[in-house]
Amino acid sequence: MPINSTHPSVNLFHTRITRSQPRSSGKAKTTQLEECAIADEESDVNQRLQEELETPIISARRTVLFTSGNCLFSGNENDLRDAASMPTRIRYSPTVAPKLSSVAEGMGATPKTVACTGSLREVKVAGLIGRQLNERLEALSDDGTQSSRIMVYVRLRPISKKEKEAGSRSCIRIVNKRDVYLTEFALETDYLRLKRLRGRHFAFDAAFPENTSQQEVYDTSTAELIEGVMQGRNCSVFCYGATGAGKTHTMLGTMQSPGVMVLALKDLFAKLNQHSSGGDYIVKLSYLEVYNESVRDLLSPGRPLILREDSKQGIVAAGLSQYQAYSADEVMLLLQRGNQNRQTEPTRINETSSRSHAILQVVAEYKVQQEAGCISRVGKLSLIDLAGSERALATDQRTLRSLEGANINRSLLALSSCINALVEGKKHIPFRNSKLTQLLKDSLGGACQTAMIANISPSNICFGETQNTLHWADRAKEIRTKALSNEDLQIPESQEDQTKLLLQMQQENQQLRFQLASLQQKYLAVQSASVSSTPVRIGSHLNELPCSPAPFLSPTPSARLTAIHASNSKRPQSGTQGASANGDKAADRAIKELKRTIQIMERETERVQKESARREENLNASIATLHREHSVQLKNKDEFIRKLCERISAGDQTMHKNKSYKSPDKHHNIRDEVENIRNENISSKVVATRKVAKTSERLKRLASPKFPRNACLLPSSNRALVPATDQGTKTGRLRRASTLTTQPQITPLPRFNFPAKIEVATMAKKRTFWDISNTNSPEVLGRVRPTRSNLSTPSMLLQVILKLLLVGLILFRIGVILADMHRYNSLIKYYDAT
Ligand SMILES: Nc1ncnc2c1ncn2[C@@H]1O[C@H](COP(=O)(O)OP(=O)(O)OP(=O)(O)O)[C@@H](O)[C@H]1O
Repeated sequence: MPINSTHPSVNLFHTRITRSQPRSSGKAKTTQLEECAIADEESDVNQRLQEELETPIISARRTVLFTSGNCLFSGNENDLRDAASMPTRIRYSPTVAPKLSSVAEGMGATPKTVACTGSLREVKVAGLIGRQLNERLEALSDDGTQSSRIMVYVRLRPISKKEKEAGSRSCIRIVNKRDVYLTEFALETDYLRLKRLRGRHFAFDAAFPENTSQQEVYDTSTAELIEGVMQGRNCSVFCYGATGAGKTHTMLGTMQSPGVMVLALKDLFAKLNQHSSGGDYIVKLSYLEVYNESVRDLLSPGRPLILREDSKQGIVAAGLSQYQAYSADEVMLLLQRGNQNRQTEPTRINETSSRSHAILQVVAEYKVQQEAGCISRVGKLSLIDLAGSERALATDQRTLRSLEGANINRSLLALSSCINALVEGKKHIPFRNSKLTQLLKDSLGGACQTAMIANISPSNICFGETQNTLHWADRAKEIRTKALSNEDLQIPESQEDQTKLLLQMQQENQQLRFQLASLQQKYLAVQSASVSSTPVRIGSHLNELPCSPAPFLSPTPSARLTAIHASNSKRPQSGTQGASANGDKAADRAIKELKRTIQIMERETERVQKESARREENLNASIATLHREHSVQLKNKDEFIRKLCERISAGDQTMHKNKSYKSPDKHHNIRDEVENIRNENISSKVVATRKVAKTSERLKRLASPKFPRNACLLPSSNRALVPATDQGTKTGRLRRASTLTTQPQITPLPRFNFPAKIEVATMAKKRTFWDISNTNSPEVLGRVRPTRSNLSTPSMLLQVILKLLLVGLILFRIGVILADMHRYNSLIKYYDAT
């Protein structure tokens, strides 16, 4: 069928092309599409197509254009019917080429051109292929394994009596059992609101209008999953939505119209009876709830349960009771019993609101007779009725209710975060954020086939909640899971199949070896990084490790398998089966061994990383301590220098012993050192003062016969000769004159001018070498008025001796200061060095 330009999907595509093409092109848009498809070989057309695809395109009505995925175009069932006659162009990666071709051919759409380009992300299909093809294309993940996305359904409940009475209107319209239109209403007088009314369209796998029966809901959403359980898969169905939206009604229903849980178990029992060999099956049931972040057993209530992660079963609630059931009626009774224990409370929106998330787990173990023999399978079905999300204002303000509401919202928020992370393909999915997400880990991110039923209310009062539910349901559509079968590995009978299996296992081994090699590389890199810090320990670990180079270089499992295979082929035909079986077992063992080795290596790598992190922390701490100590030392040093400068500038008379400076011990406290030096300075000051006193005494004794006892000379520049009183000390007293005179003159000291005691103390303090030397200066002496006391002038020789002594003293003082300076310099150097 040629592309119909009136078809909504084509119109949508037209719109897109019209925007990107110049208006003057004038061609019909359908023709352009066909041209693109037909002229696919030409690189420029490919380029154009690609450009068209890179931009996000809206989805509307029954047509979805994928841009982030693998498909150029996706149509509805009508398009699918017409797909066989459509020209098809497919570009895909070499790894998926055969699968893709068979999918397309199986649908009757023969790809005309096939071009291999890069990875699966670049797979693009031009032309009307149909939704199913696209879905199957999407189901092929990058590594070529089968993955399935979560199937998302929406169920609308009828408007309640209460809502009708409140005058609420329906804001939901469901079209074609797929499309959901959400419209916001506003009062005619609310002009501002009227201007920005929100309305949105969503498309789901199926949408159930208010009059849909329970059976129809079950058939569309869950029946397929029961088939999955019969194939030995893990499957789950969960209901999501705001409070009072109809989740419990959908999951549990009433006696008259039972819900999904009951219908699914009826169906499961029917299928088990039909397919299991000789009715050999066991169905175990457990029913739990998550209330206020604690897990409780609903079938035998007691203490809260603890969640544990099991390598085989995933997350399990330790101590959860399991009941064996043999018929659907028994299940009904168990469910009733469990629901009586479930937490329900009336809220403003719902009279019988469930205040907890309830999870019914059904494990079916059975045997099926197949051509190859009897196969045992284990399928698991989880049926989850979530508590409703609600706004804080919508709940009662009582404490317990608000706490429940907060916990429900918190766990649902954690669920939303997980959905977001899964959709965005993040490596870390925050399943551990709540008990609910821990329990749903398998259903959302594991090897599980999952269906989600989003329940919504039609009432415009609940517009916000409905919009939220639809938004999250829309997001959940993008989550992909990998449904794997739990069945045991069966050994095929024909030799051809055995060889195939052997080859497949060899391939797996090869992959494992690559993984192992890369892990070992990583480990060695970590080792070499930390070897500098702890060479001894790491070296010893290297020898301890099971993944050390020696075992790694030993014959690989794959080689062993090849050897097994070779020996098998050499044996007579009759023994091939047994030998092949042995080979498979050996291969199994080898794989297990390798996996174990990888686990040990991973653990070791983790340990080394942790250790290096710890060391780094310690190093940082010691650096910080050193830094602190260093700053204290600097502070002390600065203080010391400051004091030193003060002392030098003050020009104190200090005499020091000329002893050599002893470098302080390295571990000596710096403060003590400074204190010592200060004390030493003080003591040397005292000693120097005494020495000065003695010297001056000696000088005076030398000069005493000719030197007047009651007069003294002040320096010519600023001192006047003042006579000292006889009272007081035996030595002559010197006093600074308060007034300066140009001509030095001898002024008789006014007797009893000051009290003698004060005079003595003051004079002792103010007496200096300078005073003494000037007293004896010939220049001064020459100019003084001759008195009785100074009539006898000292001889020239004495004067020279005195001068020399004076000069010697000055030099000695300079030398002491220089020695001090030298000593302080060496001290500073020492501080710098430490
Ligand atoms: N499809 C339906 N047909 C008829 N009645 C329905 C339907 N869905 C829900 N109801 C009714 O709406 C009311 C609320 O439904 P239900 O208790 O299932 O909501 P809920 O989503 O489980 O709420 P909560 O989260 O508070 O437990 C019930 O009285 C129920 O009978």
